[in-house]
Amino acid sequence: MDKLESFRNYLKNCKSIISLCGAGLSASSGLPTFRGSGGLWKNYSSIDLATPDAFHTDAGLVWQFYTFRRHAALKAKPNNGHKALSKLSYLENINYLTLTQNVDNASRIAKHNPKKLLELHGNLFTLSCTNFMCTFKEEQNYNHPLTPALADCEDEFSEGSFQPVKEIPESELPHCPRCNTGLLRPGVVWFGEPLPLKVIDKVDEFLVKNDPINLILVIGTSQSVWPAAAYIDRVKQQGGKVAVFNTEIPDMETVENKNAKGEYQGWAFKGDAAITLPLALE
Ligand SMILES: CC(C)NC(=O)[C@H](Cc1c[nH]c2ccccc12)NC(=O)[C@H](CCCC/N=C(/NCCC(=O)O)S[C@H]1O[C@H](COP(=O)(O)OP(=O)(O)OC[C@H]2O[C@@H](n3cnc4c(N)ncnc43)[C@H](O)[C@@H]2O)[C@@H](O)[C@H]1O)NC(=O)OCc1ccccc1
Repeated sequence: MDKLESFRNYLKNCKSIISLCGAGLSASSGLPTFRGSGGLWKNYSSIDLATPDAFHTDAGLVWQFYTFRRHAALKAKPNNGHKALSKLSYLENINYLTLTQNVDNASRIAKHNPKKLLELHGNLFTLSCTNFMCTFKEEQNYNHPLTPALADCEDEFSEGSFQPVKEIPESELPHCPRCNTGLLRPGVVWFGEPLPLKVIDKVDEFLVKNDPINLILVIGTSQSVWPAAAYIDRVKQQGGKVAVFNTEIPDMETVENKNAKGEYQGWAFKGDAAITLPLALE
């Protein structure tokens, strides 16, 4: 039995399924992955910019980084990979949940069932106040640019070289409309910050209520960020199987780990998730 048939046979008997998505799911929508560009934005390490320290040190630099990503995400169109997951999220005969590490809003634009989507690391279009006395938080703020000083941060390059980063005084950065003193920050989870408790609780609740989860779809992720990557083992511990959708699958045999009868115990679909995922879920 070939891989696709084997996967589809298993899929149709699944009662509970989870997807764990990463930047590779949005790659063919034109959005850079973290590792794709060597993890760099204008020669700055994306991981270093996505930290509370970077924001405290130079909020202007960090806001130029997020303005670039907000603009790119505003322009991007969801691909068939996003749409295939949206379709899966409305099936009534299964218990289903999408866990996305992406903050690009693409799954929402792809009309994913909001009840079955958890944005583990937040969303670029959510804004919150950094003044700890102020609880201001706004979702779905698509304004661009957020301030005149952030106007020309759309392009990483100009004439082929990195467009220089500007010094932007805090007074010209987005401020809280409620307390009028706090700087606004993007509603994403920075490295070194805990994931929102309510999100962690919702995942745990799903994993416990629907134990055993039969299948986890691991889509376009390098599985290198925690605690997100740990959910793969949580499903394995429940006896669930893993299907990987990635352009690079170095450990294909381990993923598929065929038994003595040559039957697939997992599936590795190498290629662009915008193509392989809709095909597998057809
Ligand atoms: C780098 C890593 C080692 N560091 C961590 O994991 C850290 C530290 C850590 C915690 N526990 C650990 C245990 C071990 C080691 C380290 C840690 N984790 C944290 O800091 C977490 C917070 C982690 C979340 C960080 N925020 C992000 N995003 C939001 C911001 C922003 O986006 O700006 S993470 C961000 O990077 C990650 C990037 O990974 P991927 O999405 O997988 O993308 P990547 O580019 O790596 O790979 C792309 C893949 O796609 C494939 N691909 C490419 N094109 C395609 C294609 N077309 N089709 C298919 N596949 C494709 C490629 O082959 C590749 O495999 C995503 O999660 C993304 O959300 N917080 C925390 O632990 O808090 C604690 C705590 C607890 C209590 C109190 C205080 C503190």
